[in-house]
Order: sequence, then structure tokens, then C-alpha cells
Amino acid sequence: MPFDSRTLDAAHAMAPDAQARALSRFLLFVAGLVWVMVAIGGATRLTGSGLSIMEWAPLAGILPPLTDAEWQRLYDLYRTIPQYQLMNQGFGLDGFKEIFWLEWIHRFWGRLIGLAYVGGLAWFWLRGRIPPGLKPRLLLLLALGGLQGAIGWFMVASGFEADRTAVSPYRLVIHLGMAFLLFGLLVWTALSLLRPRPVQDPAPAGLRPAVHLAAGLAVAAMLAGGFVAGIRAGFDYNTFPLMEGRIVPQGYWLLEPAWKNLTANVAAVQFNHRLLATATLAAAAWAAFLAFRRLPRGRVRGAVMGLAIAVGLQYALGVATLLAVVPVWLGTLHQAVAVLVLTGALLALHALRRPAPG
Ligand code: HEM
Repeated sequence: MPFDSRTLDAAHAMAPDAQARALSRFLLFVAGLVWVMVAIGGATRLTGSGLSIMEWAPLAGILPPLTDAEWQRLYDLYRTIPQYQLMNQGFGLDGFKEIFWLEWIHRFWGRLIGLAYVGGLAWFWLRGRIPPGLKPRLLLLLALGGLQGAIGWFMVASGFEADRTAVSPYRLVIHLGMAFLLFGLLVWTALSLLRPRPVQDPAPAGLRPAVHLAAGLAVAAMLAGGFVAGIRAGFDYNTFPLMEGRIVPQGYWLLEPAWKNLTANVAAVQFNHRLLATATLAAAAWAAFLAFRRLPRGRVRGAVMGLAIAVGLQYALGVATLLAVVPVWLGTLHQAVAVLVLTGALLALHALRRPAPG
């Protein structure tokens, strides 16, 4: 049962502290690599680099092109897809090289994460330093990491279809969501190795529901943000707080069938992201207020306040990204700081875990 936290608690009890700390540090290191990967992924998308490598070659692709002939071969492949014909026609081999590198670095970093994780896992495993109850979860993480690579390719492949110049927004959101899930599982597992469940309930009345609400809304805002990115909805309605002079933009419910408005209608997708972000900010601020009033200084209060600060920062960055019409550096920062919000949510949720039963 990989997700049963009691298994992990039992594992924690069995693991000597120093060993648990070492394993925890390793998982946090890998989570750090995933965080960098999310930022590189944002930059890759925003520079229009993501479709520049048309092959799925997990092993051979580890080397970049080393000869002129190899560059030419990859460029010729790229010239066959609609994105080249519709957007980049005639930009030449030099233009191709410019968009190539970020996608290559993104894939290289993915391989690096895989190698670091497999290498570290084998090291801990062979030395008998993994609590038995934790092994299924660590293997699950390995499987999910491999799946993420395949999802990445599944997403890229959608960008080669006729008349498309970008990838499917649904696949983009799945890829982004899986990155958040991987990061979340790594951090949660690491935290659980470091800190067993509390003996006494650390949460004053009302705080746990408020933090759960803020965390749930933050995840919803992130997935909605993925659709903003996926359909380039940030390049319209570049005013805040109104959208073309209205709170709810015109054409909010224009598409048929109705559910399409949630994923394909620029006005609705952007409005929903704003709304969810604002609700997250309100819930996180309320949780911070409760923590400030009802808890003494310390880890639990700090975690809840930290979540609110991260959400406030991300909110401000979102508005700045929108007003500046999505420059690459701000969009990338907004994507990276989403992971900070997730970290804040995980820390706060973990600090507020209920006491072990019995
Ligand atoms: C709780 C607060 C927020 C969270 C967790 C959040 C999260 C995200 C995420 C995960 C994405 C997709 C990845 C990316 O950046 O490309 C995104 C995109 C975006 N968000 Fe937010 N966001 C928040 C607040 C806001 C606010 C308040 C605005 C503006 C009013 C905003 C504007 C945007 C825009 C314009 C994009 C698309 C950027 C692009 O095309 O790269 N965000 N957001």
C-alpha cells in the first residue's frame, strides 16, 4: 500500500534517525532537480522551443548533434512540421539552433533526474538503508518518473499534427500536473521520514480545514494556469482586475458544449485562473490569520504563514506576467514559483497532520 502513511510511520519507527535523514535529503535533492526541470520546461514552452526535436530517443538523444551533417538532418526533420511552415519558415539553421538548445537541455535534465534517482535508490537499497515499508513507494516514484518522460513525448507528438503550431493544452496540463505530483510525492515522503506524526493534535479549531481549502484551491489554480499557458490566454485581456472593463468578461460562456469553455475559451480560461487564484489568496490569508492568532511561534505557525507569503508572491507575479504580456523571464518565474506555493502547501499540510491513532 504505497500511499498509506501509517506504513510510512511504521517505516520511520524502524529506521534509525541518521539513515532516515540521509534518505530524506536524497529525496529532497531529487525534488530540487524536479523544481529546476519545471522552470526549464516553462522557458522551453515560452521560447517556442518545445517542438524542435522530432525524435524520441531516450538513450541516443543524450548527445547533442556533433557534426554539421547531424544538425542538417535534424533541421530537415523540423522543416517538415507545420510549426516551421507557419511560424519559422526561412529562419535558417542558425534560427533552428537557437530554439533547439532549450528543448535539448530540458530532455537532458530529465535524463539526469532519472540517473540521479536510479543511482541514489540503488545505493540506499544495496546498503539496506531503505525501510522495507517504503520500498513500494520509492519504486512507484521511479515508475511515475518514467511515465512523465513518456507523457512529455506524447505531448510533443501532438504538436506535429496537421495545422498545429503548439502542443495539445490537455497534454500540457497532464505533463505539468504530473510534474507537480512527482514533486509533491518526493517532498511528502522526505518530510515523513524526517518527522513522525505528532502525539498531540497541533491544529487549533478551524485551521486544518482552512489550510486544506487553500491547498486544494492552489492546486486547482495551478491546473487552470496550465490551460492559460496551453492556449496562450495570457496574451489577451492584459489588464487587471477588469477584463475589457468588466469583472466577468464578455463571451465567458460562448462555446458549445459548455465544458469546452473551461479549457478552450480564452476569456473563460483566464477568468477562471484569476478567480481560483483570488480564492486561494483569500483562503491562505485566512489560514495565516488563524495561525497567527491561535498558535505560538514555531514550525506549524511558520509553515502556514509561509504558504500565505508564497501565494501572495505568486499572485503578484501572475498579475505582473499578465500586465507585461508574458515576457519569457516573468512567465518562467511564475511557473517556477508555482512550485514554491506547492512546497508551502505541503509543509503546512504536513505540519498539521493528525496525531497517530491509538
Ligand atoms: C495562487 C496564485 C496562482 C497560482 C498558483 C498560479 C499558477 C499558475 C500556473 C501553474 C501556471 C501555468 C504555468 C505557467 O506559468 O506557464 C500559470 C500561468 C499563468 N498565470 Fe498564474 N497563478 C496564480 C495567480 C495568477 C494571477 C493572479 C494571474 C493574473 C491575474 C496569473 C496569470 C497567469 C498567466 C498570464 C499565465 C500564463 C503564462 C504563460 O503563458 O506562460 N496567475 N499560473
